[in-house]
This record gives sequence, C-alpha cells and structure tokens, in this order.
Amino acid sequence: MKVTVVGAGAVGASCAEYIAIKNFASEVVLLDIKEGYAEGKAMDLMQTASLNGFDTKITGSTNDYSKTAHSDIAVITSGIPRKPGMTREELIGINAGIVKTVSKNLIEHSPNTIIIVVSNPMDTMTYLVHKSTNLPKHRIIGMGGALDSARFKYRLAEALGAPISDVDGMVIGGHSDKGMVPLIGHAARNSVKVSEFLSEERMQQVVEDTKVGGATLTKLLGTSAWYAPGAAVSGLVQAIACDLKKIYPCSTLLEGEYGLSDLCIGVPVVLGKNGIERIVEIELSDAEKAKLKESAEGVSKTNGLLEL
Ligand SMILES: NC(=O)c1ccc[n+]([C@@H]2O[C@H](COP(=O)([O-])OP(=O)(O)OC[C@H]3O[C@@H](n4cnc5c(N)ncnc54)[C@H](O)[C@@H]3O)[C@@H](O)[C@H]2O)c1
Ligand SMILES: O=C(O)C[C@H](O)C(=O)O
Repeated sequence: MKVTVVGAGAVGASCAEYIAIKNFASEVVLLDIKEGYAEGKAMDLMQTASLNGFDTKITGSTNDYSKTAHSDIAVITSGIPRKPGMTREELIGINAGIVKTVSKNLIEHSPNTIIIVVSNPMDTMTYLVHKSTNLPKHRIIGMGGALDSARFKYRLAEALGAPISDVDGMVIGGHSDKGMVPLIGHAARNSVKVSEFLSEERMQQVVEDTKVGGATLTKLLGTSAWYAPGAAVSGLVQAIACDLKKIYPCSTLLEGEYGLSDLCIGVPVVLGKNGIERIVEIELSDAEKAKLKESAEGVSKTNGLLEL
C-alpha cells in the first residue's frame, strides 16, 4: 500500500506521521515544492521509526512526481493555511491553482489513485478536482467532517464531563465556520441522547464551539491546526487501505442525495478499498435539512468563484 502526501507542511507531515505510527502502509511519499523540505521531513520522521515501532518507509521528494508513481491513495495538503481573522474561503485564489496542478500531476503518475483533498476551502477544492480531472466520483474524497466530528466529540465530552470514548456525534455540511451542521439531535453518550444530560443552552454552546473549532485554534496558534487534521486524514486513509467499510462524514459529489446536486459537501459515507463505496442518507429533522440547504448555498457560492 503506497500513499503519497503532497504538501509536507504542518498537516501533511502530521498525516504522514499518524499513517506511519498506525503501521498499515508499506510506503509513504511526501512531496513538496520547497527544495529539500519533504526530504528533510521524511528523514526526521524515519528517525522516529525505531522509537515509535513502525516499519512504514517514508521518503521525500522535491516536486518529482515520478517518485509518487502507482500510489494507491494520494492526499493533497499543499496550499496556504489561513491566518487569524481570515475565513477558509479567502484561500481560494492561491489554493485553487495549486490543487489543480497537483491533482493533474498525481493522476499522470497514478491513474488509479484515490484522492483525498484537504487544502481549503476544502469542499470547493474537492469540487475543483471533480471538474478538472476525469476521476470517477468515488475516488475523490474531501476531508473535513471527520475532523469537525472529532472536535464535536471533544466539546460534547467536555460539556458532559464524560470520557470521549463514551461520546458519539457527527458533523455534516460544508467545512466552514458558518456552514458546519453538528447533528446535536443525534449525538449520544453511550446510546443515550445528550439532551438527557445537557440543557438546550449548553447544547447550543457545544454546536457553536464546534463550528468555530478551526478559527479558535488559528487564533491561538497564529496558523491553522495540524495534529487533529493529520489524525483525521490518517483515519480516512486507513479505512480505505484496510477496506474497513467505516462511516465518516466526507465531502463528496452529490447527485440528488439530500436533495442537493452539483456540489461537494460533507455527508456520511462508507469508506472501503474503492474509496467512497456508499453515500448514507440519514433521516434529518426539518431544522437540520434547512441548515444543510443553507450550508450548500454557501458552498455553491464559493464554487462560483472558481475559474472552470
Ligand atoms: N480540510 C481540513 O480539515 C483542513 C485541516 C487543516 C488544514 N487544512 C488546509 O490544509 C492546507 C495546508 O495546511 P498546513 O497547515 O499544512 O500549511 P503549511 O503551510 O504548513 O504547508 C503547506 C505546504 O504546501 C506546500 N506547497 C505549496 N504549493 C505547493 C505545490 N504546488 N506543490 C507541492 N507543495 C506545495 C508548501 O511548500 C508547504 O510546505 C491549508 O490550505 C489548510 O487550510 C485543511
Ligand atoms: O481552520 C482552518 O483554516 C484549517 C482547518 O480547516 C481546520 O478546521 O482546522
């Protein structure tokens, strides 16, 4: 199992590290445009192998895509991150050009690869990969919901005073400050709805804290987060590589599901060896449907800024 990660920055390196530590891939190639950077990150990570007990071989490449040939899975983390006060949507001008070039280069050397898009604004970048390549839809996956759901669970556990392993919750919709739809009505503490434990006000606070999860960290760090994003990507990669058939909310091209079409947005999907093996349509309340529709309108508006 060969995995390529393009963009050896904060998220790309974190993602490579988690993939290696989980020890399911034979090879991870890190590629970056900055001279020597990916090679340096790869060497540093390889020097953790005996300490962390993994056998995955990590190599680096400065923009040489021949090294990525025959990748089963390719992750795109190349592009600029936001600074405090910015929205993800403001990154479109620079990142669209990068994502378009990178996906073209990847497919040239790995025509059968499954692409996971991470660069922001992620839903629009995922849509761009659809529009600019001829990959089938099940092989183009946007990562956002897995991260947002992890943050939702963190906030739920905090509010409940419960261990995170006792908590279940999912965030669908666009990966944006305004567009996320944390499904609080479905969230549970070991099968008991969280509304049994939390007031309406506290639940709303959890929802709001979740939606600004990325912005909160960006303000604290001066750039956007990388540990949880890297871990979330590694979860998706593992589900595909090991054919786990796990459900994650991922950004995928909708063609009528949830009453939406011609955009990529986060909905629950089953991930296995073929990439997105099924879009799962869950029953939503009228309020949740309205929020998803509003979120989709936001994503479509950003998609409208693409030069296709
Ligand atoms: N979808 C998500 O949930 C999520 C989570 C975190 C970050 N992100 C996004 O991921 C992207 C990367 O974030 P980061 O913190 O790792 O940034 P970073 O600046 O640390 O790393 C980005 C890397 O991309 C490289 N790069 C730029 N252009 C390239 C090209 N054409 N080819 C190859 N490499 C290129 C840069 O040299 C840099 O090393 C940002 O757009 C950020 O907003 C998304
Ligand atoms: O917040 C960001 O800009 C990065 C990423 O989308 C995140 O949610 O951490």
